[in-house]
Amino acid sequence: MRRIIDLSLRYLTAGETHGPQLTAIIEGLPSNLEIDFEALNFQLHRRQKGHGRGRRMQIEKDTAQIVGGVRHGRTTGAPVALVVANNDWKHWTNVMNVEPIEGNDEAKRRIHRPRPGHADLNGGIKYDLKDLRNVLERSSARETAARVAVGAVARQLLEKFGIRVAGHVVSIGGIVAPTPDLPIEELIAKTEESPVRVADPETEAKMIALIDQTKADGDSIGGVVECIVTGLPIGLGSHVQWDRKLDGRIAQAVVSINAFKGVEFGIGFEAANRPGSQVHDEILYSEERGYHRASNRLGGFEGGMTNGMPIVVRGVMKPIPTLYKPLQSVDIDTKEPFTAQVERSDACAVPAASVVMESVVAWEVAKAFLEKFGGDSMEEIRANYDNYLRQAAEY
Ligand SMILES: Cc1cc2nc3c(=O)[nH]c(=O)nc-3n(C[C@H](O)[C@H](O)[C@H](O)COP(=O)(O)O)c2cc1C
Ligand SMILES: C=C(O[C@@H]1CC(C(=O)O)=C[C@@H](OP(=O)(O)O)[C@H]1O)C(=O)O
Repeated sequence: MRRIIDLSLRYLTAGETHGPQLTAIIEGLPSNLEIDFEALNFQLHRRQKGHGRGRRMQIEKDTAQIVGGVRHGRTTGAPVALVVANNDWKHWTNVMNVEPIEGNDEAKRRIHRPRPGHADLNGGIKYDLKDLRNVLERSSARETAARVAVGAVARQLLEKFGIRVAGHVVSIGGIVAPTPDLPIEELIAKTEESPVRVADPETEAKMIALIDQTKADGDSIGGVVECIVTGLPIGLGSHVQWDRKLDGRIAQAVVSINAFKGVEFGIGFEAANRPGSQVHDEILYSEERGYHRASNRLGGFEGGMTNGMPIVVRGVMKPIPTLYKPLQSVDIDTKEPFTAQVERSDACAVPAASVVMESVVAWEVAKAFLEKFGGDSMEEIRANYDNYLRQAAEY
C-alpha cells in the first residue's frame, strides 16, 4: 500500500484547561529559524489581557517552554514541542484525578446541566460522556494559549521576510470603533495598551462601561475583530484546487477559534450591496512598486491567492456561553428542565480573541509561504524567495 506522507507545515495541540499543561507539536519548520523567546511569551501575555476576563487570567502567567526541536536558540528542522503550564492545575488535581462517585466531593463538581452555546451537550452525546466536564475541559478556549504559542513561531518566520501581522477590535456589543486609518506600526502602538484594543479613547470608555454593565447583569457580549497582514508577495495560495485557496484556509482557521461564527475579507458582506465598479480593486503599475492596486476592497485576495495588498480579515465572536444568570437547560440525569450550570467565566473575551485570530492567521500565511518557498533551512527558503521576487519583478 502506498503511504502518503504530509510534508506540509502542521501542528497539533493537546491538554485540558484544568490539567497540568497544554502541549503543541509543530512539524515541518525549516532549520536555522532563530526563536526569540521573549517575543513568543509576549504574544501569550497579550492574549491574557483585555477588559472583561474572569479570575482565571489573574491565576495564570502564561509562558511557553520549548522542549524539543530548538538548540542554541535556533530550530534544527526537528519537530518543535512547546508546553504552557496551567498554574490553576494545583487547585483542580482532585477534580481532574478522582472519579465523581455518588456521595464523594468530586460528584458535586460533575457537570450534568449543559450550557447553551457551549460544547457540553453535543460533546456529551457524541462521546457518550456522562460527566460533561470531560467535554468542557478540552472545548475550553484555554487551548488557544497553545495556538498563540504556535502562531508566535509562525510570526517569527514571517517577520524574517518582512511580513507583519497585527490586529485590533472593531466592535464590542454593537459599539463600533472608528476605522483607524493608520500605518500598521502606529495601529499596533495605539491599540496595544488599550484594555479593549481600540485606538480611540472615547470608544474605549464606552466599551469598558458596557462590559462592566453586562457583567453586573450576569450576561455576556461578543464583537468583531480585525487582522491585517502586510509585506506579502503576490501569489501565496492557489486558484487551482479548492483546498489550496488561502482565503478559504484562513476562513476555516478563524471560524475554528472558540466562539467565532463568521468571517469576511476586505469590505466583506458589504460587497453584496455594491456594483462591481465599487468593489474590484483597479490594477496599476509603476517602476518602483510593480503591479499594485488603487484600493484594497477585496482584502488582499483574488482567486485564493494574495495580490500583494495587505490581507484584511474580520471575524465575529458570539457572546460567551456561560452566563452567571444562566439560561434554560435540561438535566441529563433526570431530563427535567433546569437552568444551565455556572462555571467561572469571562463576560467578554473579544480583545483576547483578537490576539488568537492574529495567531491563527499568521499560521495559515506561514504555511502557504513554506508551500511556495519551502526548503529544509532558512537559507534555502531565502534563496527561493529572492529568486521568485526577481522573477515577479521581471513579469
Ligand atoms: C479567549 C476566549 C475566552 C473564552 N472564555 C470563555 C469563558 O470564560 N466562558 C465560556 O463559556 N466561553 C468562553 N469562550 C468561548 C467558548 O470556548 C466557546 O464558545 C465554546 O468552546 C463552544 O465553541 P463554539 O462557540 O465555537 O461553538 C472563550 C473563547 C475565547 C476565544
Ligand atoms: C483559561 C482560559 O479561558 C477560559 C476559557 C473558558 C471557556 O469555556 O472557553 C472558560 C474559563 O475557564 P475557567 O473556568 O478555568 O476560568 C476561561 O477562563 C484562557 O483563555 O486561558
